[in-house]
Formats: sequence, C-alpha cells, structure tokens
Amino acid sequence: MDWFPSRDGELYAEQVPVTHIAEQFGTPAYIYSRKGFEEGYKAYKQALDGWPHLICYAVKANSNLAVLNVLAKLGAGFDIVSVGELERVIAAGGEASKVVFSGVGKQRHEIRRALELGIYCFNIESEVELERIQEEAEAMGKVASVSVRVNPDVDAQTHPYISTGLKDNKFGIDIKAAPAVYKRAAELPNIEVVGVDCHIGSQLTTKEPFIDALDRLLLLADQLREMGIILKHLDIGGGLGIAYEAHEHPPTPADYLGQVRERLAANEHHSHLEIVVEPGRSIAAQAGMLVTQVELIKQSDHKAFTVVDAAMNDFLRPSIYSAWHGIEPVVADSQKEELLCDVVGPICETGDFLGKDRKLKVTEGDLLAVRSAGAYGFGMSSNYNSRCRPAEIMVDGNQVHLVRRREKLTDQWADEMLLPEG
Ligand SMILES: Cc1ncc(COP(=O)(O)O)c(C=O)c1O
Ligand SMILES: N[C@@H](CCCC[NH3+])C(=O)O
Repeated sequence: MDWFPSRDGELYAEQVPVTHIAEQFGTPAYIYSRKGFEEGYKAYKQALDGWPHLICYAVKANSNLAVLNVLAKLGAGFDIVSVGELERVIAAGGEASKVVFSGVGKQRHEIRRALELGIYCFNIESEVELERIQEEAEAMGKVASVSVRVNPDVDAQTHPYISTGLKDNKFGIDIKAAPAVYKRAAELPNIEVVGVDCHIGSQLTTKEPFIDALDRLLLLADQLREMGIILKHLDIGGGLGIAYEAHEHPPTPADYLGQVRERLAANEHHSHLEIVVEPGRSIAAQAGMLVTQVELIKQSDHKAFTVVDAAMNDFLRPSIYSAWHGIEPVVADSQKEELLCDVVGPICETGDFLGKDRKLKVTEGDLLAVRSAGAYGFGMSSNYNSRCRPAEIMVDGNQVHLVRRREKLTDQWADEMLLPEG
C-alpha cells in the first residue's frame, strides 16, 4: 500500500498535496504518514494473531516521539539500544514493561535506569555484560530478566555493513558458547533467564536466512531444556527487508511469521514459546519520504548533476551503503526534457549523493521526493558542514502536523563555548 499516492501527476501524503507541505514548512523535510506506521505495525499484529507475542519496534529506525507515540497507542513494545531510546519511549507514552534492551555496550547507568523502570528484558551480548547486570540488579535489590543474544553464524545475504549474524560480527554470543553462558546465568541470584534472541542483519529479502537461524535457535532451546533451562520466549529480531526497488520482493510479515509459527507448532517443546520480534525498517521505511528542492542543474560535457538542498547529512543511506532510493518529481511534468543525472547535495564530499544515473524530468526549483526514507533517515542525520537538520512532519488523513521543527543555526552551537579571553 502506498501512503504517498500520485494523483493527476502530483504526489500526495495521504490526502495532502506534498507541494502544500513543502510551501508551509520548507525543504528539505521528512514527511511521514501516520497510516503508514500504523499499517506497518498491524501487519505484524495480524501475522502473530492467536500466538503469544510481543512486537518490539526497533526505535533506532525512526525515534521521533510522534512515531513512538503512534505505535505505543497501538500497544507496541520497543527494542532499544541506549538509555536515550528508553527515555524517548517513556516520553512518548510507551510501557517499560514491553521494552527489550539490545546492544553490545550497555553502560552501568543505562542498566540501572532500565532496572529502575522495569523493562521486560535485557538481550545480553557478552558474559561481561551478564555479570554487570547481576551486580547492578543485586545492588538495587531487583531481579533482571535476560535473554541471550546468540550469533548463529548465518549469512543474511545483505549489505556487509548491515549483516550482524556472522561469527566475525561483534554482535551476540557464539551459539556454541551459549549453553555455558546460560548455565552461568541460571546460577546467578539476581538474574532470571526468559529467552533466547538473535538478529542476523537488516534488509533481508528472503526467508531462508531467518529460518536457518530459527532452526539453530530451536536446537539451542532443546539443549537448554536438557540442562533444565526452560525458555519463555524466542526473540527472532528484526531485519525483514522492504522493496526499495521494484525488482525486490521481500516476504511479508504474514509469510515470514507464518513459517516461523509452523516450525514452532510442529514440536511440542517449542509450541509454548512466545514470539518476540524487533522490526524497524519494515514498519517505518515506507511510511516516510524526504522532500527536497532542486537548487540548480549543473551540466558538464559528459555528466549532469541535479544539485538539491538535501545532502548526506540529512539522509546518509546512499552515501554509506550505496543504497538505492526511488527519486521522483513531486509534480510530474511530461513536457520537460529528460535528464540523465546524479542527484547530489551541496556537501564537500564525493560521497554526497542521493541517487546516481537517474533519468529525471526536472528544472531548477522543482521538488523531488526521495522514497522509502522513513527508516534510518532522520535518525542518522547530522550537522556535517554546519547544516541544520530538516523538519519532520506527520500527515494524518488531511491533517498536517509538525513533529520536529527545522533546526536553527543557533541550535547548532547552543552548547558550544569560546575559550576565556586572554
Ligand atoms: C538488535 C536489533 N534489533 C532490531 C533491529 C531492526 O532491524 P530492521 O530495521 O532491519 O528491522 C536492529 C537493526 O538492524 C537491531 O540491531
Ligand atoms: N542503518 C542501517 C541499518 C542498520 C540497522 C541497525 N542494526 C540502514 O540504514 O539500513
């Protein structure tokens, strides 16, 4: 379903023409569709209906408070990787009791805050962390629920920078070493073992790596049962991809989770396991786009550049992963001449591009939409080249809401100070 439909050659965000939003709030701007997030979440909800589950939206994908609030209202849980994300969840009305805390470097103050708020569980990624959580929980007179994030050594067949489940990756505990870690966890007085977890990578477009990882997790669950450790849940992480390009056909949540359910239902020792998922991209990506204005067109003998007012500081994915995102004029004009060009920003880096070798009918001043930018868009933005980060806007039917104002120059240096005189 497209939350940004084209009507008579003009792009809309739900029921509002994108040109109106750009006129009101300027560019570059992220525009989100409330329905997009809601439907993204509901696809998981429906896929897991009738099976005990917890859907923990991965906050890193898009952590705007309005986004978290929309999902919290639907009952979502959250996957966090820092105390900052935890406080955002709470500020947005999310429930700590539905939070799982992932990440390889949880600091003691973060562990304490998570314990204080009573999160559902820590996905522990090393033995050092297990001992740390035990110490902090003991000092606070609490019991910490933990799940061990295992590294199943499965190739996610995605971009190497967003693959996380190979033995060379920093994430999780080698699945072969996991039983010993569980044994230790079960002995610790302030630790309760509740589950097993894995997250093998992001933007997976086939089910096979997920199912391979699942099978390895289930073997581990069997091994643990023989040791007397009975798991309550199975956290299969996030990672489900989306179709950035028309030729990509990732499985739907129903298709993927349908197969997971079949696998669990087939074995009496697995059929009690609650399913926890941590989707980010598959909920957020298509619920947002980045709108930018063409500053000028630069033509040389052998190449044309469409220079826009958004840059890698606003949207980093093309620069760091060579990620492909659809780029289209907000108002189509068939009379214009088609130009083969790179769409680039004004930043002083060769890697500052939003798209390469695109055929676009554009002229100076036109608006362009960079599609599927709702995930890992604003969250990865920066002030590089002293550029202000863009505004974020959420459309709800025919209503337009500013959910983060455009940064001001003075915001950028508000926390900086000069050296004393002399
Ligand atoms: C532990 C963990 N869970 C969930 C996610 C969300 O992944 P995705 O956005 O691919 O669904 C990530 C990011 O890859 C992650 O590191
Ligand atoms: N930031 C990445 C995904 C990394 C996911 C975090 N584990 C992206 O834009 O695709």
